[in-house]
Amino acid sequence: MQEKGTISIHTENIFPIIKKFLYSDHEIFLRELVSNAVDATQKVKRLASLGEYTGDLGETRVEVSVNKKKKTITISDAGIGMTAEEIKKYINQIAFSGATEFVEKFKDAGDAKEIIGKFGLGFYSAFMVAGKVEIDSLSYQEGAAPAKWICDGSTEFEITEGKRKTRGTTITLHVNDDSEEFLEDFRIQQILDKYAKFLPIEVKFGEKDEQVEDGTDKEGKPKYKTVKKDNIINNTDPIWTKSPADLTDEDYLNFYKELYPFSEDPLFWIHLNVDYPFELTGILYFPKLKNDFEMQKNKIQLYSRQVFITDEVKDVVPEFLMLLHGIIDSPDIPLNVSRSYLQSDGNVKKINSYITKKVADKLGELFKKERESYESKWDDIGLFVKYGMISEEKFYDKAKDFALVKNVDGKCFTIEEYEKHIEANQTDKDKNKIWLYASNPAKQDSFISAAKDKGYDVLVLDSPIDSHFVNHMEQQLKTTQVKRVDADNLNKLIDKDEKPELVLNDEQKESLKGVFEKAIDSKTYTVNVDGLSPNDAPVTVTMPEFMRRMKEMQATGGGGGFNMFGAMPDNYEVTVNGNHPLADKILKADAEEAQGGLAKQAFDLALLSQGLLEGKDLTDFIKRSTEILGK
Ligand SMILES: Nc1ncnc2c1ncn2[C@@H]1O[C@H](COP(=O)(O)OP(=O)(O)OP(=O)(O)O)[C@@H](O)[C@H]1O
Repeated sequence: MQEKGTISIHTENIFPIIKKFLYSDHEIFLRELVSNAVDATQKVKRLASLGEYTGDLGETRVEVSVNKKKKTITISDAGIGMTAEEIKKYINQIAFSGATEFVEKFKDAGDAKEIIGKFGLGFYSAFMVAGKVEIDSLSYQEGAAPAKWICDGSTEFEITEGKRKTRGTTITLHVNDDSEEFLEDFRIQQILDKYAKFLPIEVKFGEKDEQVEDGTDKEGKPKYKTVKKDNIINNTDPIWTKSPADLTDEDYLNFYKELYPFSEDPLFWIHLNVDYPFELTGILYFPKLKNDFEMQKNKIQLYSRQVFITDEVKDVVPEFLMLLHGIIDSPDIPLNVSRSYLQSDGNVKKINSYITKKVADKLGELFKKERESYESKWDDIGLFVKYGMISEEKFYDKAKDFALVKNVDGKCFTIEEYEKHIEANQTDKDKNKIWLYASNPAKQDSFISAAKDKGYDVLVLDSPIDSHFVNHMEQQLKTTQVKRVDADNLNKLIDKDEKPELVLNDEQKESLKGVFEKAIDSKTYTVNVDGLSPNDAPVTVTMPEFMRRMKEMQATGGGGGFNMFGAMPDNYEVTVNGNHPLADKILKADAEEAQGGLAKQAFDLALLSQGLLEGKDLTDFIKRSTEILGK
């Protein structure tokens, strides 16, 4: 049997075009050919298990090999094989017509990665690296004749009776001069490691050295020798394909190590497993995060039936869970289409909300069943939860019951618990519940202890997401306001309308104000004289909550377009406590110089407690204070 023919495609010269499109993604040819080999092997195994193939299955490995001298790469399988007719049908018609369609549709497309495969370009991608491709195949069907197909990449092909004696298919690529990088073992190993690591059929690529024990030496210590072993690329049975009931914690931890060899153990994980209305399996791990989350993105790998596709899972995984690690395997995600299409794809939307729901359920369950351990992990998971609450309404609805806030003494509360906890003492005259928080307890210590003296509770909200989070909580809770403990005087932060009367008359008040304005001498600070408790600080310097929060939100992205706040100079309010004995002392001081000195010293102390005193001002302050001690 010998037949020559013309492949029925309409576009002449399709190779240069395909090459141009696919240039950056040439390595994909190996993924495609190895996946085809794996598919063919799985098919014959299935036929055998159904009793439709009764021959001996034998060794079913897929083997990849490189012959540098001959400049060939071969991919060999013991799958179902193809008869000459099938080659004509599947390769000439399907694979090639797919290629034609590809070229016609995507003449002007940009990113080949997004489209390859969609049109059965799988086999065809061989021509990205090879000038000539051969297929040697023997079908599993009884009495089938071996078939050999050769194509030099033009539209001409040649098919003859082949010589293959064993069931399966070997694809031989005669590698182009400009693709010789693929004749290097390390390059092939690298590509296989990337795409084939978890394929369900063993893939062998050459041999590797392994150290094995070889008796003992004179001192009785074990001796080792190097032996050659088959180099098997993949773990054919990754745990995400198994049932959670058959797995132990150790299995999950070991698999995590396999994926990310140098990472700390994860906090916990979720095993995903659905088959309707879409098929999806996978394991998502919650890593230890702290605040260095930028480095951690793109750690989720997307697979389609155990073939690695990409680690860009945007759209499939909700944005707030992009920091998770692990694997998602779904044949139902359209992998090869454009981004905008992916966003509007029904399955992708469903998968996205399924993942959100699973994560919320898992967190809710941990919170209910193991509250103590959940609390101990809060510093790591808080970021996900807060991010999720801000960005996904559905997640918020569930998470509001297990989101925690932690106070400066390390005690955790749910939102509801906290509202109850502070209700009695921290409700202002307008019936708003006021949460007080510190963003840096060490720096804001004087404010925290002043709040504690009044019996107030102070939370710690110190992650970059917290200003967005508190904004969101205020909107959701409506009658709750969240204020940083140093944002104003406590009497104003929680205004209960029980402020003491100012003991100064108007003239004294103006005079005191003038003394401070002169001593401070800066437009950054606005001075007010107010009547606080004589036990309160004589002077406080604060930045209004609203302005500070806007600045913070802008610094971490977002903030509702209030760009002007970034450009605005810092602005602080200076509150002079007219009821403090110092006010009286200043007013009674005989010389203007003495008045100014006292005011300046009190103001600097206020700056110091805010961590705002630095540079020359700090040096001058220390000098002045030392002089006072010497007096
Ligand atoms: N190693 C093989 N053994 C048996 N049949 C094969 C082999 N390789 C390819 N085929 C046949 O050729 C067809 C075309 O292959 P090709 O890779 O172009 O597309 P596909 O695998 O169907 O789809 P895609 O790769 O785009 O997902 C396959 O569907 C299969 O029937």
